[in-house]
Amino acid sequence: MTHFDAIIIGFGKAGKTLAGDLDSRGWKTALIEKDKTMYGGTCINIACIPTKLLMHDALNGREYRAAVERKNGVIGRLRDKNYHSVADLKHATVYDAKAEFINDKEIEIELADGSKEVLSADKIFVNTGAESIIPPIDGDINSDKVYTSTTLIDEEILPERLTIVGGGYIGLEFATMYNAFGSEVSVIVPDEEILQSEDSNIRAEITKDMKESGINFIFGERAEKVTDEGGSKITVTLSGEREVTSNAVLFATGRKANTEGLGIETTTAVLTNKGEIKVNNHLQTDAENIYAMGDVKGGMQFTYTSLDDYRIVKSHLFDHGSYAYNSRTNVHYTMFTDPPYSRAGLTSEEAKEQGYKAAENSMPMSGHPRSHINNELRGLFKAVVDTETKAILGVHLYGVNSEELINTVKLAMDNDIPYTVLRDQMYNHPVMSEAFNNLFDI
Ligand SMILES: Cc1cc2nc3c(=O)[nH]c(=O)nc-3n(C[C@H](O)[C@H](O)[C@H](O)COP(=O)(O)OP(=O)(O)OC[C@H]3O[C@@H](n4cnc5c(N)ncnc54)[C@H](O)[C@@H]3O)c2cc1C
Ligand SMILES: NC(=O)c1ccc[n+]([C@@H]2O[C@H](COP(=O)([O-])OP(=O)(O)OC[C@H]3O[C@@H](n4cnc5c(N)ncnc54)[C@H](O)[C@@H]3O)[C@@H](O)[C@H]2O)c1
Repeated sequence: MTHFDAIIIGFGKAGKTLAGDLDSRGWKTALIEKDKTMYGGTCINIACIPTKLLMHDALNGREYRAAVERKNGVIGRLRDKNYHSVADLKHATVYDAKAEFINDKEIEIELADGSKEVLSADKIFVNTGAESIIPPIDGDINSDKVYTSTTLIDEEILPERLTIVGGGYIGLEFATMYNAFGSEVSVIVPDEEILQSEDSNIRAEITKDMKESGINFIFGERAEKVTDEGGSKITVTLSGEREVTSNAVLFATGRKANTEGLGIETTTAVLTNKGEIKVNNHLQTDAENIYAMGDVKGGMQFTYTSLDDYRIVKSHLFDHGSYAYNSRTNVHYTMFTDPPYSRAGLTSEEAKEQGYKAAENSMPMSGHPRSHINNELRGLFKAVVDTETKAILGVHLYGVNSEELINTVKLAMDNDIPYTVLRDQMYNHPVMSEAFNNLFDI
C-alpha cells in the first residue's frame, strides 16, 4: 500500500488547482482520474471550452464539421497541457484509474490492466463532478440518434433536424449553436416559458429573439417516449401525445453528482437526499479528513465555483478557514446564447419579497451607441437597486459582452460599492460598459 499526504479523486477544476498548491508546499499527492480523455476535467473536455468554441464558430459562419475538427484539436492540446500541469509536479503522481473508497483513509484503484491497488492518505479530496441525467423515458433510449451534451458535440455530421428535450442552460445554448450551424431546432419545454426563475421581461426578450432566429419551441409538454424509426429518423412523443420527428434528440435535462461506485457508503461521509456529498461550511464531509469540491457536492454547477471551492479548502487547511462557503457572495452566471444573458443578485420581485425598498431600471440595447456599431440591436439590461442604502441588489444583462460586464457589477456588489458610483463613473467610448451611466440612473 502506498501512502500519500493527500489523494485527490477526479481531475476537476478544484482538484487540479489544489494539486499544484499542495505540491508547492511539499505534500506528496496522488490525483486519480478514471478516464484518460478527461484529464483537465469536464470543462476542458466536454463542457465550457468545446461548447463555447463551437458557438463561436457557428456564429462566425464556420461549417459544422470544420468546427468540430477545430474543437477536437483545441481540447486535445488543453488536455495534454492539463495532464502535464499535474503529472510534471515534483511530488505528485497521476493514476489512470477508477477510485473507490474502502474506508475513510483508503482508496482502492482499478488500473487499466484490471489489477487492483490500495492507496492511503491523511486527507482525501473528492472532485468527481457530475454527469448528464436522462429522465425515465419509454422506448428506444439507447438509439444512436439519442444524445447528451457530451456525445452530440462529437458527432461530425450536422443533424438536419434536432429535437432538444429541456429548456435550461444546456438546452438553450445548444439550440442557439445548432440553429446557427443550420439545423432545424425544436426545443421541448415542460413549463409554459423558458427560464422560470429569471426576470419576466428578460425571458420574454430571449424567447422572442430565439424564435425570430428560427428556433421552434414547444411549451407545456414533457418528452415521454422516443421511437427510433430506422434510417435517419427518430420520433419523440410528448405528454400531450403530439409527436416530433427529427434526425437527432438531445437530452438536456439536468446533471447529477458523480458518486456512483465511489464507495462513499464505506466511509463516515454521507450523501444528501439528492445523492450529492454532504459538506459543511469548509467543504468537509462528515469524515473530517475527507473534503468534497465542485459539482459532486451539489449547489451551483460552474467551473469558477469549483475553483472557488479550492480557495475554501485551501483556507481551511492553511488559514484557519477564514474564507468559507458562506463568504461567497453574489454568485453570477452567464448563459452563452446569442446574445448572452448574464445575471447576479435578485430580480425586483425577489427583492420586494425580501423586504427591500427596491427600484429598477431597464434599458433596451437598441438605444445604446455601441449596439449600432456592433450591428446588434437585440438585448435588454435591467438593474435593481435599494433606494435607501444605494446598494445594487441585482443586474440582468441580456446583450453583447454581458459575460464580461457582469464581473464589474459583481465586483461592485461584493465590495458594497453604491450603484451611484457605476452611474457616475467615466467610461471610455464607444463601449458596452458605458451603458451603466444610464442603466444606474435610477
Ligand atoms: C455542456 C456544458 C456546458 C457548460 N458550460 C459551462 C460554462 O460555460 N461555464 C461554466 O462555468 N460552467 C459550465 N458548465 C459546468 C462546468 O463544466 C462544471 O460545473 C465543472 O466542469 C465541474 O467541475 P468539477 O470540478 O466539479 O469536476 P469535473 O471537471 O467534472 O471533473 C471530475 C472528474 O472526475 C472524474 N471521476 C469521476 N468519478 C471518478 C472516480 N470514481 N475515480 C476517478 N475519477 C473519477 C471524471 O472523469 C472527471 O474527469 C457546463 C457544463 C456542461 C455539461
Ligand atoms: N453557461 C454555463 O455556465 C453553463 C452552460 C451549460 C450548463 N451549465 C451547467 O450545467 C447544469 C445543467 O444544465 P441543464 O440545462 O442540463 O439543466 P437544467 O436543470 O438547467 O435544465 C433541465 C431542463 O430539463 C427539463 N426537463 C426534465 N425532464 C424533461 C422531460 N421529460 N421533457 C422535457 N423537459 C424536461 C427541466 O424542466 C429543466 O428545465 C446547469 O445547472 C449549469 O450549472 C452551465
